[in-house]
Amino acid sequence: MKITVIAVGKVKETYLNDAIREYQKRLGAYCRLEIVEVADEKTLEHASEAQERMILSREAKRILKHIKEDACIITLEIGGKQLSSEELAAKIEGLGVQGTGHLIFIIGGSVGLGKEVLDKSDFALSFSRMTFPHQLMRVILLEQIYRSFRIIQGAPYHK
Ligand SMILES: C[S@@+](CC[C@H](N)C(=O)[O-])C[C@H]1O[C@@H](n2cnc3c(N)ncnc32)[C@H](O)[C@@H]1O
Repeated sequence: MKITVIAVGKVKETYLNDAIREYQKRLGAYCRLEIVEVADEKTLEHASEAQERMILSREAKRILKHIKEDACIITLEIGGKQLSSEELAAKIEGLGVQGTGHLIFIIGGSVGLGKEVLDKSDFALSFSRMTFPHQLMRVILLEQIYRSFRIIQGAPYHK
């Protein structure tokens, strides 16, 4: 299975990049992982709704260039559906069984994801009702994808 993580903005902190590299390495045993970073727009401290829409729309254009029609698109949204790790594993396994060979996870930037991207989503995944920084979200997502593959294999990691 191919897994693409599309993320808005750079990860600047070394400790987060170290964690990302570690999970990239571990996931290499289970899938073809690709991380696509798209540039974020500069956010103004007191942006109006119109300015935020403009930011989201510009970032959305960059994200949409990397979306493939035959892939299953999973957007990360605070208001999306919360799954247990076992449920996420079952979802990934089920999609594979149905013949979906490519999953694309999308993480928004500091103002979230634009409507143009949300409209393409096949599934909105929430990691809780709390807001996580997008850089940290990348690590959490990779860890949960790794955990999913370990669960699918019946390996002891998830205990
Ligand atoms: C700083 S958050 C954006 C906050 C923005 N106000 C919003 O409501 O989307 C950056 C990105 O991280 C992801 N994210 C943050 N917390 C999340 C959570 N609890 N569940 C799922 N995704 C989350 C989302 O993709 C979000 O677009």
